[in-house]
This record gives sequence, C-alpha cells and structure tokens, in this order.
Amino acid sequence: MTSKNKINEDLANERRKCNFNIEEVTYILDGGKEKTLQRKKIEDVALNGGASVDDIPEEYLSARERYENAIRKSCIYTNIVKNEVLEITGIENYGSPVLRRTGDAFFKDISPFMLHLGMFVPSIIGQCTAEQQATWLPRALDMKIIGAYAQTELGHGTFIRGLETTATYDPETEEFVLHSPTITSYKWWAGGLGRTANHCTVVAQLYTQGKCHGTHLFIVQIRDLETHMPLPGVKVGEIGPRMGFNTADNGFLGFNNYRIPRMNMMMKNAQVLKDGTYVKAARHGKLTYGTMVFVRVTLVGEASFNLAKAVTIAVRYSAVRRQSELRPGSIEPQILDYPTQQHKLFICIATAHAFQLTASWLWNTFTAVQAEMKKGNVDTLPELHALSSCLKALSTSDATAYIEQCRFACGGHGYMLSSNLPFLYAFVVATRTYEGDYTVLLLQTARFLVKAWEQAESGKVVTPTVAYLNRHFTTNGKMIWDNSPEGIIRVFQSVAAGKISLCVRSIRNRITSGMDHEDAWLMTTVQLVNAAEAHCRSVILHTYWNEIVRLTKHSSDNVKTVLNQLVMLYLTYWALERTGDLLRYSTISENDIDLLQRQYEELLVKIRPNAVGLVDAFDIRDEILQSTLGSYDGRVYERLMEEVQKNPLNKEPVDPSFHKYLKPLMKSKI
Ligand SMILES: CCCCCCCCCCCCCCCCCCCC(=O)SCCNC(=O)CCNC(=O)[C@H](O)C(C)(C)COP(=O)(O)OP(=O)(O)OC[C@H]1O[C@@H](n2cnc3c(N)ncnc32)[C@H](O)[C@@H]1OP(=O)(O)O
Ligand SMILES: Cc1cc2nc3c(=O)[nH]c(=O)nc-3n(C[C@H](O)[C@H](O)[C@H](O)COP(=O)(O)OP(=O)(O)OC[C@H]3O[C@@H](n4cnc5c(N)ncnc54)[C@H](O)[C@@H]3O)c2cc1C
Repeated sequence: MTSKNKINEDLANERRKCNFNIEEVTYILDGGKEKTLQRKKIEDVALNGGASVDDIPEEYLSARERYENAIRKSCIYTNIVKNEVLEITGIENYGSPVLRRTGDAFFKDISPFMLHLGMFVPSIIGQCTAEQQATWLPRALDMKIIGAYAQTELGHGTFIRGLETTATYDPETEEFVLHSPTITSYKWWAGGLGRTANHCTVVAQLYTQGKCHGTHLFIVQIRDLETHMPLPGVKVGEIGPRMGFNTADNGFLGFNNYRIPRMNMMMKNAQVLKDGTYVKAARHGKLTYGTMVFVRVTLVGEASFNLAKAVTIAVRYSAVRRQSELRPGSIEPQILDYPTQQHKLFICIATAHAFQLTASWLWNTFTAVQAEMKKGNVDTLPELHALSSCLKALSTSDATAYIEQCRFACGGHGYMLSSNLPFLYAFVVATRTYEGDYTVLLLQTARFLVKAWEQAESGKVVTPTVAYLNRHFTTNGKMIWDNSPEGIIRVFQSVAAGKISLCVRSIRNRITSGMDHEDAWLMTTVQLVNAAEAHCRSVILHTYWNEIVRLTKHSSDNVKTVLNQLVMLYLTYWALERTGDLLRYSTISENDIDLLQRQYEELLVKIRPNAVGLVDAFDIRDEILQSTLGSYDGRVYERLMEEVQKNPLNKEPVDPSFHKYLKPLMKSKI
C-alpha cells in the first residue's frame, strides 16, 4: 500500500471495532448475494478506466462547457454500457438502477441522457402497442434516437387535465396536428429536451371528430437526425440556470401546427382509427399516467441511494474529524463520539435502510399489479397509485432533509462542492417537486384513504395496506401503548386511522353545515395531508420491520443484532418525533416517553462502534461518492488540499483583475 492510499488511522480503528460481517449486510441491502456480485461486476467493467474523466472539476466550467462535457461523458458511458456491460447483463438491464447508479461516477450533476432512459424509453414500453414498440424501442435503446418526456407546460405541471397543447386528428392526411395555442401551453422543464433530444414524448389534449378526449401521449420527432436542426414548426431551447440539474438541459418546446403521422400516438390504452373514430380500452381512466407511476416507484430507491451516499460521506468524515475537548487537556474526540452527532447521522443510516427495503417491496407490488393489469384486472391500481404517491412524497422529502442534516454534520467542509453534499442536496430536493409535488401526491393518497375509511365503516374488508382501518372499527378507545416493535407499529396505525377519521368527520360536518363536497374537501386538505403522511409513516415502519425480520432469519447473530438495533432506533426516533400524536391516540404516559428517550440514547451508544461498518456496508465506490470528505481511505485533508490545486483561480500567483481594477482603486484619491 502506498502512502497515498494509506487508510486514515482513525478510520482504520473504526473498522477494527466493527463486530459484524459487512458483506452480509451488503447482500441484504442489494437483495441477495448474486445481486451484489452482479453489481460489482458491472461496476468493475464500467468504471475500469477511471470514471470521472474530468481534468477540471465540472463545477469550474461555464454553462456551455459543462453541457458539452456532460454530453461527452454520457457518450463514453453509453458506449461502455452498450459494448461492455450489456454483454454481461443482457439488454433487459438497460435501465436498471445499478447502471443508473454507476453513472453517478461520471456526473456530479446529471446526465442529459437520464430522461431518455428514465422516462422516454419507459413511456414507449408502457404506452405503445407491440407493433409501435417494434418500431421505436430498438432505435431508442440503441441511442439512434434520443428522447425526452414533455408533459409539463409553462402554465401547468400538477394539473395534467389543464394542459393546453392540442393534437387534432386530420383524417384527410391521417396525421395529428400539434399546436401550442398560448405562451402557457409551451412545454417547459423536460430534461434533455433543450439541446440533446431529437424526439420526445409529448402529452397533449386529443381532438378527433370535433371532440376533446383528454390528454394522450405522442411520439414526436423535433430535430433533424443529420443536422440536429429543429424541424419546421418546432420551437425548442433550454430554460436557463437552475438550483441543480444544470447538465440536464431542461427545455421548452412549442408547436406551430406541426404534423405527425397517426401511428405516432401511443396507442396501447386508446386508439384513433384511420377515419378518426376514438376507441378507448375500457379498463381504467388513468392508464396514460402509467409512466409517472413507474418513475414514482423508482424514486423511492433513488432517495435511499442518495441518502446512503450522503451519510457514508458524513460518517466517515465524522470518524476522521476531531474537534473540541471533553475535559481540559484531554485528546480532542472524534466528532462521531458526540451523541448529538450520532443523533444527526444514525437516523440517516436507518432511513436509508428503511427506504431501500421499502423500495424493493414497492417494486414487487408494482410488478404484481402490472401482471394483473396484463390479465385485464385493474382493481389493484388505486392502491398502487396511493402507495407510490405517498412513498414517493415521503421518501424524497425525508431524504432531502437528512442529506441537508449530513451536510450540517460536516460543518464548513460540508459546504464545499468538492464534498459532493451540495450536489446531492440540489439533486434530491428536486425529486420532492418533480414527478408530482409532495402535497399534491399526499392528497392523492388521502382520496384513497377516505374511500377506504368509508368501506371499512360499512363493514367491508379493505386492502392490506389499510387493513388497520378494519381494526379501528372493532376496537374501542385509545390503542394500548406497548413498547415492542409490533406495538409501536400498531400505535402508528391507530394514529393514521384516528387522523383519517377526523378528516372524514370534518368533511361531513362541513357538508352538514351547508358546504358542497368540493369546499368541504378543500377546507380539510391541511388535515388530509397530515393523515396521508401518518398513513405513509405507518407503512414504512411496518415494511421496514417486517422486511428486517424476514431478511435476517438466516443471518449471523451480530448482523441480526446490529440491523435490529437500527430498526429499533428508527421506530423509537419516530415515536419520539410524534409524541403529541401518541398522547392523543394511544395510552402512552409521560413515563413511557421518558423510557423511550432513554432507549433511544442507549441505541446510539450501541450503534456507535459499528457506524463506519454500517456505511461501508452500503458499498459505494469512491468514484461514485465523488467526495473529498467521504472516501474509503479517509484522507480528508489531503484531498481538500489536492482539490485546491485544481482551482483555475490558483493557476497564476496574481489575478489579472488586480491590475485591471484593484490597483487603480487602491491608487485613486478620495
Ligand atoms: C448515460 C446515463 C445513464 C443513466 C441511466 C438511467 C437509468 C434510468 C433511471 C431512472 C431514474 C429516474 C429519473 C427520473 C427523473 C424524472 C424527472 C422528472 C420528470 C417529470 O417530472 S415528468 C412530469 C410529472 N408530472 C406529474 O407528476 C404531475 C402530477 N400530477 C398528477 O399526477 C395528476 O394530475 C394528479 C395530481 C394525480 C391529478 O390528476 P387528475 O387527472 O386531475 O386526477 P384527479 O385528481 O381528478 O383524480 C381522478 C382519479 O384518478 C386517480 N389517479 C390519478 N392519478 C393516477 C395514477 N397515476 N394512477 C392511477 N390512478 C390515478 C385518482 O386517484 C382519482 O381516483 P378516484 O377514484 O379518487 O376518483
Ligand atoms: C428538476 C426538474 C425536472 C423536471 N423534469 C421534467 C420532465 O422531464 N418532464 C416534465 O414534463 N416535467 C418535468 N418537471 C416538471 C415537474 O413535473 C413539475 O414541476 C411538478 O410536477 C410540479 O408542478 P408545477 O411546477 O406546476 O407546480 P405547481 O403545481 O404550480 O405547484 C406550486 C405549489 O402549488 C401547490 N399546489 C398545486 N396544486 C395543488 C392542489 N391541487 N392542491 C394543493 N396544493 C396544490 C403545490 O403543492 C406547490 O406548493 C421537472 C421539474 C423539475 C424541478
């Protein structure tokens, strides 16, 4: 081992202290040993040549240079994926989370191809007929065409029914005429649309035979494949600097009576026949929203992964960083030894676990619902929509808050872009808004909860994720407090049931006092968001606990212990966060709360020796972490110094601005 990659002594000590088998935990988080081995194989192939390939860190580049550099790296990565990785994994792994995550070694910000693979390709798979897929999919997968997903407009993002772009069918030519009738109808935000894409999925109001049939999806070519010039009738460009996503060339797009062939309407769920007759597959009105459901499901895993990155950085840094004295003259402690620091960080480790296991469970639910829908059964779709909406909302919101907490935990150095924490924050905070804003999605879940409550009230057995509502109608009074995992989960379910019940009462009272249903609902939305949050919290607690019990059945004792400590920390943390609710909806006493607090503090002490082992178990390679503070070897100060050498401002001893501005200022008289 050279002195350059010698492990920091404090970090080495932490690893010696770790008492569980790190690989075993990695296997659990990856979904099994085979998946870990496959991931490592992919990473080895994809990152073999040293991924970052940036001489100057991308944050020093101008907007133009950054974009060009991002395209350059996207092409390098795509070629590696096409020529080397898919050879091993097969084409079906094209959009897999492993490839998405390995891609992070190439980009601190984001690849302009992300939306092509993240939404354009999924919309072809989910919304096109087999015949259409045969036309478009091979070309899209082979990057012969590059697409974006243009749904949001300048005037509307949330309210899809309010979109203004029109697609009017002309039976004479068997074409759709796309048009942007107003400024607010311009497509806005689509990633990859501004400079990169030559095609996109466009969501537009479909008109045929003089009637509007609501929003539908169309595949639209927007640029010439040879010259990349926008086609006549298409106005396209980049929307400007953003808080993050600056290499994603988010774009705008307008149409002036732009014609596309009839077969460019994505026709899996509805068709327009040659003569203009509209035929709808009579299954479910919202199947055209399917791509969004798919992405919401994948975003739970994204939240987990990005939080895992942030907490890996913050825990390793906290083991290396020493600050202050506990007693006069004593050696400065590692900041990880402060209980307040542990309080900031261990919940982040537990949350990353909770979201990762919930993401896998949600993915299995998603694929089961897809399988049912293939058979023509759409009964399970509302529950999936309610689940994916609230889990997307909470996971992205919590991950955002905890990534910021990790940054705070790294003090001043966490503010450096080279720590990667600001990039992670800017990336994840957007996920709280895109693909459905936090509040809006929780209100979707609330609609489902109120209906489920009414069903349970009428004695019907409701679906598994809200089965606690049936219990609500068979028990009297407050839920008995019980400090076991199952007991805490039951109490959280009672909190959710109690809050939904209050919402229903509030809506009914308002209607009784003369409001119509819409106003009564509107006036109750603050409570409804709160109830949906409580429901989702109970789903996460329940899933995390169940999955840990199931997945550690055959684990070694120490792995069982440490994973159990983490899940208990998570349950206790949330119980303490929600003492107000617990006092209201359960028999918990002040003494019980004191006990919970003690239990929480004891858990911090127990987890402390394994903290570095736990973040090592996320097994995120340095190339992917891209952080001066979080590398495996803990050479924090050396890396910060090395980074300074890359700063173009340090290339010359005297900056030209001195002679141009400063010196004249210094010489000038008052
Ligand atoms: C080289 C590089 C390598 C890289 C590798 C890449 C690998 C790929 C990785 C993938 C990573 C993914 C990254 C993705 C990045 C994404 C970027 C962002 C993209 C976007 O943001 S796209 C735009 C998204 N927009 C939204 O989400 C809009 C939100 N609004 C809505 O969803 C709806 O309008 C809303 C709010 C649901 C309301 O709709 P509306 O029609 O008005 O419906 P109602 O409220 O009236 O409800 C009616 C009824 O329908 C039910 N409903 C609603 N939605 C759905 C649904 N989706 N599914 C099922 N049912 C639905 C609703 O519950 C109501 O039911 P009722 O029974 O109560 O009547
Ligand atoms: C980084 C980034 C990338 C994106 N990429 C894409 C893309 O590739 N393709 C694409 O089509 N779009 C994309 N979007 C757009 C994104 O999907 C929308 O911004 C998002 O859906 C929110 O819609 P909005 O901007 O219209 O917000 P608004 O709906 O205007 O929300 C503003 C506020 O109003 C509140 N609000 C709105 N409606 C309601 C309601 N009914 N009840 C209560 N409160 C409400 C919201 O909670 C929020 O607080 C992207 C956005 C970002 C930030």
